[in-house]
Amino acid sequence: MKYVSTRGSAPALDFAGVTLAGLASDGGLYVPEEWPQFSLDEIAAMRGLPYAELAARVMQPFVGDCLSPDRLGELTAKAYGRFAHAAVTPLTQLDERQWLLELFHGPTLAFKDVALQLLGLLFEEFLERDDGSLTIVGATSGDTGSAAIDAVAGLDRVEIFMLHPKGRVSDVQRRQMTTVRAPNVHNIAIDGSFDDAQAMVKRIFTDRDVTAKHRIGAVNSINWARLMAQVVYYFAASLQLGGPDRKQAFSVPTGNFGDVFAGHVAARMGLPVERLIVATNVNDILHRALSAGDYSTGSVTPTAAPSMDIQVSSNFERLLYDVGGRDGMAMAEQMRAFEASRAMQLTNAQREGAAALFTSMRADENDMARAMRWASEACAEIVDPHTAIGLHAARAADLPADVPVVTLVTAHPAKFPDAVERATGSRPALPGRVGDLFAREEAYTELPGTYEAVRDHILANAS
Ligand SMILES: Cc1ncc(COP(=O)(O)O)c(C=O)c1O
Ligand SMILES: N[C@@H](CCOP(=O)(O)O)C(=O)O
Repeated sequence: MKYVSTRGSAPALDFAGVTLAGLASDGGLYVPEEWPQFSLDEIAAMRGLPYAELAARVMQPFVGDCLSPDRLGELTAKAYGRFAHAAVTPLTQLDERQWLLELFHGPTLAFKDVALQLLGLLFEEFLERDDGSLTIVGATSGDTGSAAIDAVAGLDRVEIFMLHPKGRVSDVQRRQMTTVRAPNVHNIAIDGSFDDAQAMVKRIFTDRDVTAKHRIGAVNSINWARLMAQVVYYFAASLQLGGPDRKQAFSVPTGNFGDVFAGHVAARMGLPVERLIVATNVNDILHRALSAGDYSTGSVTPTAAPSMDIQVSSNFERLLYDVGGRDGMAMAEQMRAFEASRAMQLTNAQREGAAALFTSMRADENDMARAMRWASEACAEIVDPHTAIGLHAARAADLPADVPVVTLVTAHPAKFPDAVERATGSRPALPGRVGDLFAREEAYTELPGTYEAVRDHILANAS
């Protein structure tokens, strides 16, 4: 399996290469040269597999000969052995139509663990092979940070610098990052938004002063391996709900477009999917892009769903490339113009290609609170604010009546106790597995929101 950049000029790489590279050297994102296909019979034969085995089966075509099937199976067994639920990503039924896909049973209580627990192991595997080391620079609006830190803390060959927007993540999210004590973990709070942090991360990959001294790696969903691991739970959910003989729709609380793009990949591989619903909060650039072709940024509004407070949505480039004709040079030109003007119109091919599978919906803070209350009062389920946005969209979407709708539960409600309590009156307790989070000491560096400050800090502290 070869991977190519959405911007057409970076070298094609194999799976190990893209896992360690993160961002392509031309600023684009790596995607498989072609989508591997499963027949309906092959998908049906996956029914009943334990999650770790299903994961190895779904991911093997992407890994190619970089890992043998046995080795991949060992890694998935180790990664998913750390989850607190035997099914890893269990389904819960809300009513005759609505389902929740719980993705928060990993060590840091968010869907990010599903991919990052595996990514940490892949880094170790590939770095040992070439006796290398990796300096990871990541940006988080709350959840990627703790999941990535948990996955790599203490690894000898990896060092991580994680940027979060100061004051814009929940206390639980911040503490899950800043209370981890390991010599290879560096937390940085910057003045600014997640978008500012993400732009700095992307710039580091092309800064020769940095790349001449350090091999820079990514844990954000710009890294293909993140998305690949997220494809698996679409198969897992579908197989439990009658797939591949019956279609499902998925409602996905969306920010950086990674999770929902994984659903697109599942569909490209042959999984029958009725619809992917892109659910945004008031930071609704994706809703405007999908409903009106208008991908123009505004300022970021802080909300009760902080992990989705994003404007520039990295993985949208992967979709535009894939449905817009896979023309790397045209994509590079479109992205250059977007980076200069902070706005772009989708082409007709991109709009029509996206409309074939995607629907979008925007939820404001009232919609979100109403959905949380409905889940609590009508279904006795407490959901977090991000999931509530997905649930609002799932219930409002116009779909055939016999299609089950699966909302992705992207975080445990105890990560956002204040917002949940405001909406439902119940304050969710942290599960025992996160331990004494509020008794532990925090450590992080505060920096101004300038690229130079962050780059100089990394250069001064990276070993
Ligand atoms: C809890 C939660 N929900 C939803 C999202 C949005 O997911 P994505 O960025 O993959 O669109 C995030 C952040 O990524 C998140 O942390
Ligand atoms: N919502 C994310 C933002 C980063 O997204 P990623 O999926 O690209 O890592 C977060 O919680 O950090």
